[in-house]
Amino acid sequence: MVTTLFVDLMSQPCRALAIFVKMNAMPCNIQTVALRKGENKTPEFLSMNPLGKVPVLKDEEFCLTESIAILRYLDTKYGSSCLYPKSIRARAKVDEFLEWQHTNTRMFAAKVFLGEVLFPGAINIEQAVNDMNAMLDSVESMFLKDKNFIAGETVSVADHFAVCELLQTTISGRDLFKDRPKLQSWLDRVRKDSNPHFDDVHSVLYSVRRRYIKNKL
Ligand SMILES: N[C@@H](CCC(=O)N[C@@H](CS)C(=O)NCC(=O)O)C(=O)O
Repeated sequence: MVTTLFVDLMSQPCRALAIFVKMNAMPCNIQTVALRKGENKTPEFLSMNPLGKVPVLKDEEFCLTESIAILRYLDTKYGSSCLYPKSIRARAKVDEFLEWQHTNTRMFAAKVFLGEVLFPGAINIEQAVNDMNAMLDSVESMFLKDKNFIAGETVSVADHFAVCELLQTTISGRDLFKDRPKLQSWLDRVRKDSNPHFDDVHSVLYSVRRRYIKNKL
């Protein structure tokens, strides 16, 4: 019996999980739940996640929420390759970032996206951008200080969870990689080592971004 991963690819953690499933060729269906159409509020969806959030994983009658828990469930069920390493220390370095990202890359990048795209005027953008820049300084000075990827010398889920959050802020036309050559070359490496799946999963974001920027001009 194959599992089903319910996602909206406009959601950052959903994209990271979709890349994980695709790069590891896991026998897991990826099914879209369109948040903009309220498909996450139907009784059927709420029976899987009463909080009405994506991603959700369904494996027969078993339902699981929270992207990091889903990642670990899929890894345990199917076993994964280099994206979530098996060796104790390599995995611990990926986990270190996965713990950190909730209150850093996710929190600060999402705030800028919400304030610029979803709820303009509701958030102090200058403050949000300052907070995001402090977070980016930490990514560069700690996680990317002396290695090519967040958790070592090969791409891992840590990079995908980070990049998916950062790219969300580019929908408004903001280029947070400008003036940050270290971050830009890391993004280029992550994308190169994760394609074609990376661009495939981001194709919705790319087209929303094109439309958003065109309408703004
Ligand atoms: N901590 C959760 C976050 C899930 C989450 O916030 N999902 C958002 C999309 S990024 C959502 O479904 N929002 C819809 C809503 O709140 O109505 C995870 O990592 O899975």
